[in-house]
Amino acid sequence: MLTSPGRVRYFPACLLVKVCTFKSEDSHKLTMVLNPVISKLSGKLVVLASASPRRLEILTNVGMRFEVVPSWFKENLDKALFKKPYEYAVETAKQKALEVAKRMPFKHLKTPDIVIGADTIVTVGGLILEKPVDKQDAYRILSRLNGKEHSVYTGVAIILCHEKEDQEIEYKVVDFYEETKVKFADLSEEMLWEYIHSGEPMDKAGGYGIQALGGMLVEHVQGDFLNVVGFPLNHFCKELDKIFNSPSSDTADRRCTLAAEGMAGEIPEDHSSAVRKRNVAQCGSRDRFEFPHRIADLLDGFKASKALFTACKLKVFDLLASAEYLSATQVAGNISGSLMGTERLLDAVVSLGLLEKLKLGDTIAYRNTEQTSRYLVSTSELALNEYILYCDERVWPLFTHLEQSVLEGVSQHDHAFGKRCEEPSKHACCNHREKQLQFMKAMHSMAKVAGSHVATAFDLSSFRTACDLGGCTGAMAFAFSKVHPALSVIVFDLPAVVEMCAHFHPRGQDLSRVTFVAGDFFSDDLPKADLYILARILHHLPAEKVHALLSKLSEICKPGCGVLLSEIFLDEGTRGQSSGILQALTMTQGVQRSAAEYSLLLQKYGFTQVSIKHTGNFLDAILGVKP
Ligand SMILES: C[S@@+](CC[C@H](N)C(=O)[O-])C[C@H]1O[C@@H](n2cnc3c(N)ncnc32)[C@H](O)[C@@H]1O
Repeated sequence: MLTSPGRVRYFPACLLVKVCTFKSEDSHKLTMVLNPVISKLSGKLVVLASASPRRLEILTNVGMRFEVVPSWFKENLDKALFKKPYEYAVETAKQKALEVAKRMPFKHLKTPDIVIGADTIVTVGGLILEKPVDKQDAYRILSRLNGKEHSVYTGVAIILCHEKEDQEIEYKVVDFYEETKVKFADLSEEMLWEYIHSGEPMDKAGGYGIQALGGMLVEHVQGDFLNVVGFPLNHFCKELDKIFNSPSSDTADRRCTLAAEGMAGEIPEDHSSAVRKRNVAQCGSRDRFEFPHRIADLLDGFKASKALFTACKLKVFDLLASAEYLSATQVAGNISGSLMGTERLLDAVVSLGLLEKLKLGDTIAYRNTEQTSRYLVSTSELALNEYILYCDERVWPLFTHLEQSVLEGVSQHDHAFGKRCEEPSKHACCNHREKQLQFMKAMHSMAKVAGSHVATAFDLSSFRTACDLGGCTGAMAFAFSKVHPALSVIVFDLPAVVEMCAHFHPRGQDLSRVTFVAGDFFSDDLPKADLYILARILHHLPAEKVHALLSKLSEICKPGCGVLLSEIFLDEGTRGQSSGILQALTMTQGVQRSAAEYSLLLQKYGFTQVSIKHTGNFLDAILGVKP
């Protein structure tokens, strides 16, 4: 039975909202909230109790703001206890979310308003298929699906956390499931094995990912496609609507059941009661004020950043990547640290969700989470370590002089680094090789993480040649050339930068379609191209330089040519913090802009066909094409 077959009726625009083409008079409507239900969550502490990048992307794409706190609940419920497979998925989702909801008040020192848990399973002939444990297992699972129709169920639990008068926290659960039927094509053994060797099946229920290579295996889908990807967005929005838009004032009660007692992850009484007390600030017996979670978080924000920086600098994550798990004593020995200090750092990083803490007999051990292995181990393809070290050494000192910066309105670089140091962004122009290399490594690590999202933001099939102005190490250019096989990319940067680029060339990728040209984009002729890319360039330039560069591009671009800007877009109409605004605090020239402002800028220079993409990654993208 399909719960609601073949529909995207409720919020038809929600998947389209982030990429839109518009004329200038429409620009003010650009970020109008098209999803009134998601907007009900603004101002609430919403937590996704899942580390799945696919769920994260689905929810980020519709503009939802939330924290990710992966659940520690072990997915090992006895399937035999459930009459229907979806009951198992719903219960797993519920336990995952409840574990996080109950852990946060004493581990993260804050109580979420809403915790969302989800669990996706694949069933065929009543049998639940798990994630494959190895390639043979993947073959066994995929062979079962081959040529047949199967069901994908995602169980979702929405936990509403409510503080009662007596300071106890009440957990109410709204749960539901969605079923989608998927028919696999008849696949040859060769194709199955080719897919298995791609590595994609390994972390996915049913051994395939429909949103990527696995999409090639699928003949048709009946029901919600996103449910197969991992999250039934449409059904979720309907449930939110019932919770928040019901005419009844106590709508949650109508819909919810109280969470069962005695679930996994019990809270030690002493911790929880202390925190609960903290969670209610009282003024007289009748007036209660909500505890200022946001402010409390911000008070701890710098401690959390510094704990991350320190763990990175001491190579804690690299060390943990070299073993399955390590005790604090082993870590301390390897980093030449004190046991007490190391233990405290490890526990702090656990509380930030970047490490897992295990009890193995009498030993307490630590290991990297999946996300940490991907982003914080320096040998990983997507390692952010260089950017983190850069933040620690070059950005943190600037922020310690923020007050002076605000009062004086001038660069605090001399105060932060001493008179001889240059601004980090000018390293490329000076001979300070070491600092320049550090800056390039930082840019490189972030561009590698954002690159594929920016490169796939738009249909670029009409362009044959691109020129990445200020393309630095070529990270972005290589990402573009990887996903657009017909595109050749020229990286144009200052001579001192181009000289050091070979160090960053990717291994195992065709290098022939990316070339490097040294020059100054203000004073030199620019290489001819159909598309000019400017990633993280314009926000840092004063108005007259933005004008000079865009005028130059406008002059050399013929109809059909384009300019693609990749920047952090300021959020419009929301009150959440924006990394663009925070970055601007230490900028002494230039200005951060919203997507609508970048759009107007492109249109002013003749690139009037504008498309915008909020990528959900570090950098967003906007494409302007000359008609
Ligand atoms: C903030 S970095 C951005 C790097 C890259 N686009 C990215 O997003 O990863 C700015 C880049 O612009 C380059 N740049 C600055 N002024 C330049 C100029 N006048 N001509 C060419 N490149 C320049 C710098 O060398 C540096 O590589």
